[in-house]
Amino acid sequence: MTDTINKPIIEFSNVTKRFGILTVLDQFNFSVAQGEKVTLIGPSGSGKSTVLRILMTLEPFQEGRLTLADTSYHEERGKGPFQASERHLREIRKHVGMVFQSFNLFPHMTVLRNVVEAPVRVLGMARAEAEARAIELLDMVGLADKKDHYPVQLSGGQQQRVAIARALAMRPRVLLFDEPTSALDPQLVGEVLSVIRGLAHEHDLTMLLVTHEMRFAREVSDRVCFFDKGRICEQGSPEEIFGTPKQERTREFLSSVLA
Ligand SMILES: Nc1ncnc2c1ncn2[C@@H]1O[C@H](COP(=O)(O)OP(=O)(O)OP(=O)(O)O)[C@@H](O)[C@H]1O
Repeated sequence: MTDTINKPIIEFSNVTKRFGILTVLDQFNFSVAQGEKVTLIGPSGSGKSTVLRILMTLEPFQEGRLTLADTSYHEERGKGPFQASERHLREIRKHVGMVFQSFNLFPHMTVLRNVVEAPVRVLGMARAEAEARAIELLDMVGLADKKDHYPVQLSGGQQQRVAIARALAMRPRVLLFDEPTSALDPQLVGEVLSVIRGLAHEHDLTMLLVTHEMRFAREVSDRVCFFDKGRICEQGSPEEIFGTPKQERTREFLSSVLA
């Protein structure tokens, strides 16, 4: 975890996001410092995943500005919702990795190829170099011996660990996790948590996690943000949020999930 707070690498300024008549984010402001590990917790439907999807440019937004790794993206007034251009998308995908709830591994590729393909195709890395790096990463997540297996031969927890290695293979500055354990049986959560806990010690890596698993919020974050109805109601260190939450809504939420 970080001791020093650096300059922001992610910054939402007055971002508004609507799905038809539903406003999910209304003039949303939020920033994450380089190297910071931040967890978003909060009720279902409050807009947490939408924040991540906007960051990955998987969702356009209608108003405001998003700054990511020194590049600003904003809606052009009068031209409709902001849609990332191909060039923006490539730039963002270079800096930002995402780990999804559903692993999303390529079923027809071995574990090793799943990790190797993006650096070779997107970054133009030599295959031998990408393979050496992939083996190091698979070793880090405890799966080097499964490199020639196919995803279907792995447990959900193992598949998610491969997905983390795959995201890291792109050497991202920012790693986003969207409920990385919610598709897993409870006994498999621990192995994924332990890999993410290890990553939390990587000083330069910025991590933003959306999770319903409070152990993640407690164990890997510098800052926990309680999100409700499209805004951050309360934020602080894990000790503050879990030990002495100030807002009634935060207390209600925590007592419902920790019950
Ligand atoms: N593609 C979409 N079209 C229409 N509405 C959507 C779409 N995606 C999300 N929403 C709505 O936006 C709101 C916020 O959804 P979001 O998935 O961001 O919430 P969340 O806090 O991540 O919830 P959960 O914890 O259940 O994943 C919800 O009301 C959801 O129904």
